[in-house]
Amino acid sequence: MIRVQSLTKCYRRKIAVDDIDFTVESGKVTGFLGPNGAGKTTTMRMIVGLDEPSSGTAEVRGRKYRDLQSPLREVGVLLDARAALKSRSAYKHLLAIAATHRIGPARVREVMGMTGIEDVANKRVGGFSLGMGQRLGIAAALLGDPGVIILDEPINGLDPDGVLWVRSFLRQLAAEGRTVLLSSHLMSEMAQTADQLIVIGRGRILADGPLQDVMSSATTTVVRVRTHRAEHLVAALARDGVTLTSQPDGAIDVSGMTSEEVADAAASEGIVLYEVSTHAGSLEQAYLALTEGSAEYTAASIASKEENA
Ligand SMILES: Nc1ncnc2c1ncn2[C@@H]1O[C@H](COP(=O)(O)OP(=O)(O)OP(=O)(O)O)[C@@H](O)[C@H]1O
Repeated sequence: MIRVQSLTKCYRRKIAVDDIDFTVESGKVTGFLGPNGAGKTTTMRMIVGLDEPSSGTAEVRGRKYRDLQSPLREVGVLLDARAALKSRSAYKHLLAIAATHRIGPARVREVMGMTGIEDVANKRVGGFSLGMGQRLGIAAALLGDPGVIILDEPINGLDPDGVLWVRSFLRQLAAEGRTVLLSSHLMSEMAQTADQLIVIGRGRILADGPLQDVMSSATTTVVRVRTHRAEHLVAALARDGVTLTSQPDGAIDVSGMTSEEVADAAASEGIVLYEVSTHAGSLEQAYLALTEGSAEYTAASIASKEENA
């Protein structure tokens, strides 16, 4: 379990992380989602002791990362896939990390097998693609068979096979009871990988909870109907709390009523419906609604910065 309490990080005048609280539970994949500059990396760096908080605490399994006796065996971390020494082979790179915790070559070979990099074991890390570097970073994170795994943007640079592999691999690690925290700005990927979501924007938590709850709190489910008697239907459905929106193709989107309520109201007026379908909001819509105004760099802000330059 990871627990973050009143965590704040200021760089001179910039507040990168602003008094945040959250808990990451074991047995689940928790997605840490937010626009560029939201504070994801800074938060993860504080959790693993690479940055000192300005105030507040971040604990892994009830202790600060720096106080863990055998960190590699408790927390697996991938923060920067390009951080490996370029002149070393993948095998030697992993062996060097393993040696810090008296982990032997057998486990090094095992994690290379798990992450699909055995064939490039003797290749120089400097020649690796970003995707291979991500696999190497994940292999390093797994060396100590840790119960907590923290990965910053682990699917950056991966091809579709690699993305699929990371997704099923992380789900498997969570199913084994581990705590898995991964950051990404790819909403579609999170929708398929995460059980829980923490959404951050401008250093503040915007949403925290089960994926479905976060999505339904930030989006509206609509009932789409079609009829030849649109005006009559609108009159039959109009009431407080119900919003009716005409679509360019003639459909009417109804929010504030279930599909059954819409169909019953139409039937009681003798209005024939040709379509009654329910459309839930996507994670992308939820994300955009939640992070509206939180992106550090948007097309408009870049344009105005350039004008002022
Ligand atoms: N060492 C630093 N010195 C000054 N400002 C920093 C430093 N590190 C991060 N920041 C600022 O803190 C804010 C949060 O950055 P952070 O890298 O944590 O965001 P992020 O959510 O990981 O973004 P991205 O998705 O782009 O990686 C940004 O405004 C960033 O410019």
